[in-house]
Amino acid sequence: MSGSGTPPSPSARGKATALSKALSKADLDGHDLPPSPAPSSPRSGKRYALATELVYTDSTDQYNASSVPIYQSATFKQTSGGGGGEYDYTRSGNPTRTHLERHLAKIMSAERALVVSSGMGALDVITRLLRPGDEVVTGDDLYGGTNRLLKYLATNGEIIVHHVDTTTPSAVASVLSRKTAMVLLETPTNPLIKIVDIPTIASLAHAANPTALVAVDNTMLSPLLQNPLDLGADIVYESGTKYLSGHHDLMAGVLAVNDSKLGDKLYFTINATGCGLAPFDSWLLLRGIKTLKVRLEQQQSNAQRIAEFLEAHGFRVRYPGLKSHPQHALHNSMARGAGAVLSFETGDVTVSERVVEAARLWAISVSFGCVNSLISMPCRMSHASIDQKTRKERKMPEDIIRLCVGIEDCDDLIDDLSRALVQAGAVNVTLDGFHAVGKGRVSGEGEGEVPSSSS
Ligand SMILES: Cc1ncc(COP(=O)(O)O)c(C=O)c1O
Ligand SMILES: N[C@@H](CCSC[C@H](N)C(=O)O)C(=O)O
Repeated sequence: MSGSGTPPSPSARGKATALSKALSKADLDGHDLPPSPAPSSPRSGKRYALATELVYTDSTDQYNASSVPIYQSATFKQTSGGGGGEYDYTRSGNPTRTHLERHLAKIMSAERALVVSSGMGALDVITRLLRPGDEVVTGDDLYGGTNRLLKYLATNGEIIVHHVDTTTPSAVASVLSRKTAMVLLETPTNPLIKIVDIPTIASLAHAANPTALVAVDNTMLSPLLQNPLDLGADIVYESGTKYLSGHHDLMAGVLAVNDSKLGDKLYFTINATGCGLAPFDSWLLLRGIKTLKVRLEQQQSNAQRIAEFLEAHGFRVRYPGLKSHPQHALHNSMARGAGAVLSFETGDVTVSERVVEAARLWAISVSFGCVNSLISMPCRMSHASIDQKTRKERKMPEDIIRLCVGIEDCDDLIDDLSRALVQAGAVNVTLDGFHAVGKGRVSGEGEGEVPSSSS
């Protein structure tokens, strides 16, 4: 992969883009702005190692509460009839949300972070920067909901969306032009775990159109493992529903930028549409972030062992922590870890279904990043909104199984998975152990073999 590790172009940050100018000054002045939502803290707010910063928060309340208080209030009294006061209305700003946004800006090394009611809400806020006729360049392996929103915009919003293999810079270059307003990337991709060279694509995008915005969905890694703003992205967003919260007890979306004008545009949409994160969810997310490092490190070490276990038993496994992953080196040049989501194939949809249904410890569930382990069939679940024809065109195997690894005892996870693989007939059991059968296996030997159920 050419250009991996290329430093981000200086123009990648701190620039006022044409898109960020798209809202007129009048949109942002006067009574359209809330009184004064406390701005998020700048990048310089980071003083300690990330592990420390995740936990450390300054107390801002008058009683020095150790846990940031939940300001469960829709409105705030003003000091005079003409207004006055830091907050007026929770849609426009709330102290608990502000605290979370400052905390996130610090750990994401961003000028400004903003939090909304879901990951899709974050993407919606970003896509509202687009105007009819704008072109978006994005991947051919994307989270199903992202694909759905882009399809909606292409159908109803007069936005032209190019889906290309973003792991190949020349494929991206072939559709970039002055009309490219946004490049939207996921890396690792969900669910094929493909790696996209953020610095190279960002440089290409900015060369094609200096005002194009590069937005990166960092959900699969979280700020602990990857910081797209340092790799040339203009906007990073992620589903806080996943690793950041870690317990599947809330929905949230996070946006972060290093361009304060762009931050103002995003904030404008959040206030105008009312999608800011509620105070209680902001508090829950703050609590979750404190344990991000311990959770994700345990999840990741379990995921590495499970990926190696499956590979050793002959399965074709997609996980960037494996040396066999074709973009292992590229991933390591951008990220500080491989995350805890992996996928593999059995070669047969019915067998994959049987594996998923035979697992007991692994919950059959969409989502990932939670402390407990999940198993799913993306084509039937998280990515079912992408029609079968499109899935086929994009080479998405219908039998693919996604594992989202939690913090449980890894031996228990492997035992349960082994039992499910045997019970489903996904492996041949011999005196020496067991080995994958069917098209899911790495070696060509036995291709086309239909595995039989041993249950
Ligand atoms: C990669 C990715 N991005 C964005 C989202 C959207 O997040 P949310 O479910 O919080 O809306 C999801 C999952 O839903 C996802 O997997
Ligand atoms: N029914 C939902 C599916 C959510 S999938 C959640 C997550 N991103 C994942 O990849 O598992 C929908 O249609 O959005």
